[in-house]
Amino acid sequence: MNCVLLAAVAARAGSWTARATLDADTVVDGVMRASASGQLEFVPRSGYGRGVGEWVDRSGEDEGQLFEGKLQLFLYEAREAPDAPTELLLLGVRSPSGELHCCVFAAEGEKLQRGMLVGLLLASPHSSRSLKLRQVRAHAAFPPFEFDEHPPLPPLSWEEHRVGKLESVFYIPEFLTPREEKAIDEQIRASPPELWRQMAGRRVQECGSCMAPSGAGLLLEELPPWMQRVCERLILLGVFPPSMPPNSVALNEYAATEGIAAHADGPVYAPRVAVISLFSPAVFRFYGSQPELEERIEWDPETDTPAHRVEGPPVESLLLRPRSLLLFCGTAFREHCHEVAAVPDGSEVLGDAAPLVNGHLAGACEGERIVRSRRVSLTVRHLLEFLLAPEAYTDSASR
Ligand SMILES: O=C(O)CCC(=O)C(=O)O
Ligand SMILES: [Fe+2]
Repeated sequence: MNCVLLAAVAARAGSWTARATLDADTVVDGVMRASASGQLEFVPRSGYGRGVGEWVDRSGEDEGQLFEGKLQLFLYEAREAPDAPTELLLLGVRSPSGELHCCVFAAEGEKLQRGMLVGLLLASPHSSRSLKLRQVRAHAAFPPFEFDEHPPLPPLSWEEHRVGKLESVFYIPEFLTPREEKAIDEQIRASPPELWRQMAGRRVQECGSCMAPSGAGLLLEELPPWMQRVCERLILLGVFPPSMPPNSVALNEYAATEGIAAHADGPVYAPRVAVISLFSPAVFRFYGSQPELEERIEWDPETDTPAHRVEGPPVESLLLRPRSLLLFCGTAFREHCHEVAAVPDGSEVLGDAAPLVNGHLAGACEGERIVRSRRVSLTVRHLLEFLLAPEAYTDSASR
């Protein structure tokens, strides 16, 4: 009996070449995989990105083939990534020969029909390319790491955490517990020396990618296990959508007087960054909008940041307390430079250079002096696939 049931479930799993017409301008074409455990994955035939989601059988008692799915698509061409993925609902039937015919609806609002998806069953479930993760031998040196046991985490109420006038800037105090902060410190202190690089005004571990030996682009690397846990939590809390998962983490360590010069992180990442602060407070400042920043990808060897020159004074400032999370997306990421200024005496006055926009969430007022000590920040981003070498994929022949 069990075998029959299993066979029935497995029959609904499979791989299809799928073509979806979402509207007059948007046709997506690729391979869709449905697993027996209810996962959906979409891999575009050309271009970059992924779709991830879930499906459930809605056939009821009959041997019908009705199913419902949710699919989050983050698809793009080189350097043309959208700010956020598209969320879709699928309602489909499977013909006796295995073909899929789905109506596609917008996931939000009035559930308007967005288009159709037609899928042709593929014989091999492995006929789409996947990303390879290079293992890093030095990671074996890290001690085990676990987050504190939490009750199930409630979804973050983003609007309560939105700050300032720029698009999509959020500040979440006490994102980590003091015990978690201490456990992360133990991981940082156990880091193998070869992972550190001295840069202007800070010591850095750049994790998640490396140059391919062929020089034809980057390879993705495993993150240290503790950073991987942090990234999983960021997905769980909705800080990163699952189709745009964090795959690049910069761990910056600053002495009390050090900082990072004004820069924008650049078009090699999806326009979204989470900054987790540890051990010391610091003031983080945004500069005015410079729409042309998006195009520049040169590196400044003097500041060890992307080479951007700001125009005018900073426009907003935030106090980043230890254990807090700062998230900024969209134009705040693409068009506004940010900095943590170097301060010669290791202290700074809130609001001295630009209005403080998160005082109510950080429990602070303009005019207060804060004293810095050793500070670590985790800068978490999604590196875009257009930078990857052909060897970064399992099936490089198909690219
Ligand atoms: O340390 C910080 O808060 C900011 C770091 C940063 O801007 C970066 O790593 O790009
Ligand atoms: Fe940055």
